[in-house]
Amino acid sequence: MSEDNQIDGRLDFKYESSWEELLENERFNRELCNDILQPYILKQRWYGGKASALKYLEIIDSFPIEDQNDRFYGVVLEVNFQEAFVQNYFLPIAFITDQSVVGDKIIARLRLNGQEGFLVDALLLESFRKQIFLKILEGEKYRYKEIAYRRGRSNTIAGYESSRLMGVEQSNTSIVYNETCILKIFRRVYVDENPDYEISKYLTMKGFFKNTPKYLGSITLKFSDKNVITLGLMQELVPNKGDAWEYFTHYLKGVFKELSDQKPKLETLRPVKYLEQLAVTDVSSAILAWCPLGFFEDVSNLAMRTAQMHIGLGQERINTAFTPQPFGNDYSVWLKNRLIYQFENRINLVENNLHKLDGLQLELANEFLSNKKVIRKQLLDFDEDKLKSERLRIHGDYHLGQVLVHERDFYIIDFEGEPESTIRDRKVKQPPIKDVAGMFRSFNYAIYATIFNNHEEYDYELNELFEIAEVLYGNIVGVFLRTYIQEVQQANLNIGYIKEIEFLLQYCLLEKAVYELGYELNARPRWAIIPFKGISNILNQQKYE
Ligand SMILES: Nc1ncnc2c1ncn2[C@@H]1O[C@H](COP(=O)(O)OP(=O)(O)O)[C@@H](O)[C@H]1O
Ligand SMILES: O=P(O)(O)O[C@H]1O[C@H](CO)[C@@H](O[C@H]2O[C@H](CO)[C@@H](O)[C@H](O)[C@H]2O)[C@H](O)[C@H]1O
Repeated sequence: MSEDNQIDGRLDFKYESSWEELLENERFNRELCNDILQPYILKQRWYGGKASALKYLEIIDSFPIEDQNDRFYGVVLEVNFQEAFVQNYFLPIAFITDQSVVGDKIIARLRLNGQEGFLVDALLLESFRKQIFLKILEGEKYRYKEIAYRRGRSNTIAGYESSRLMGVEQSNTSIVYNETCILKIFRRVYVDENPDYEISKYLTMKGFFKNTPKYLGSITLKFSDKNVITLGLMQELVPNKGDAWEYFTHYLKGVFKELSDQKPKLETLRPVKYLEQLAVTDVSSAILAWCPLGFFEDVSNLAMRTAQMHIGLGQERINTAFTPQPFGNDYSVWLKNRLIYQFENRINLVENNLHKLDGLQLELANEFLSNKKVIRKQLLDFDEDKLKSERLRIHGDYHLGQVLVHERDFYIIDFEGEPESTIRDRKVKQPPIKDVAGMFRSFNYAIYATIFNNHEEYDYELNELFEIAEVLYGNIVGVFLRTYIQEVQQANLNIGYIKEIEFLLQYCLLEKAVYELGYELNARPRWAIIPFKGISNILNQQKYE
């Protein structure tokens, strides 16, 4: 980048082109990648490559998004990393002359044929948001275009009233329209249909699952003859009081406070047999004394919604993207390769971070390393010959943060799958029990996060709190399992007999906790103690089964 491009410390670029012909200007394309967008994307919340070293950036597609008033461009970027992998991102861009609309959120200053202005993210502009919204409403007209706007059959919206960026903590960027619906613009994009779009549309149109926001429309880019990229997903807005993580952790804080005030003797809290199924009414009065029945009713209700989601996903007989499938050798090979690779990566991460750990975290990390043979063996012991149930499309990254709470009911969102997996891996049919294990791990997280964050306030030693945690967790698991199993079996969804369910659960719990270890050590190391403790408990429980 030359010194000439720097004005007032800001990026300033001059081109002898108008905005309408700017994308044909070779120098602009080159500088857009090398000088303008490289520093810009590194600072964006949606940029997922922060832990890796960016090598170079390319534009792999760009196209006008226009109506009679305005022309914007959609740009698909390919980020190439030193570590030899790539990621794609979508960025709609606009040229404006009045900076007051966006404040300091500019990408660069541009001078086009002498006209001064600013390059900005088009999502900041109401004119852009309105244009794409109206195009979705007019869906049919754009069905076969390079950018296809589709209107879902359940979409009854009459017209545009308002729009705003949702402004929540998220990996993509969502727009709220008319305060009644949401358009999620995917930032990290994949050359394939996004599973969030596929599953949301399927559950609304064919799965008849009511506890997820209705699919209302989408935006898709035709990338090549055979490939598309999902750019946007429109869904109804679910009024909510926050997600189930906030709901249950808030609840648990009160539960532990009550427990500590009552200070019952630990001997009165009978542990539940590992994976024993419980009716809400089976929860002992010794526990209900400090954890209200309503808590377990909510757990049971969430189990029912989870079962209904799986019933909706598992009833397909024609569309092969959704038809359930038996387990087979190909699946086992795929699974073991993926999990062993992931596990070796976790060992490496833990070994490299050992010097940063202390106290209980270090103790548990060493225990994890000393258990590596046991864990490896368990991951490799997956034997498809023993499995008679079916695998199906599942949520894939199911945890309390993916569930919205509204009027004591639960609405499941975000079917994009595990962020670490490739887009094709995320579409592989898996045992629905994997989602159940994801939710169990999440309850385990909620309990241990409550303990680690507040233990000084509770009148118990840490070890005693861990004992209580396991009793509470055992009851949650028991109540969830019973409702879930009853519900799916009534609908004839084949999840196998009890031994098979237990085998898959143990397998998936370990798989998920190992996955979480990597997520935490990379994203928020302080939290790694929770999966470390989780893995330790999973292995210990199995010993005493
Ligand atoms: N349909 C919806 N109705 C209401 N709020 C929603 C809806 N979808 C998402 N949200 C809110 O947006 C947040 C992020 O949504 P999510 O789908 O997880 O986005 P991302 O994939 O970008 O992380 C959610 O935690 C929730 O607060
Ligand atoms: O960003 P996503 O929602 O797709 O999921 C990732 O981030 C999650 C954390 O926000 C992470 O979830 C882990 O922490 C949760 C508590 O914050 C807990 O409820 C989950 O059980 C635990 O897995 C998730 O694993 C990761 O994919």
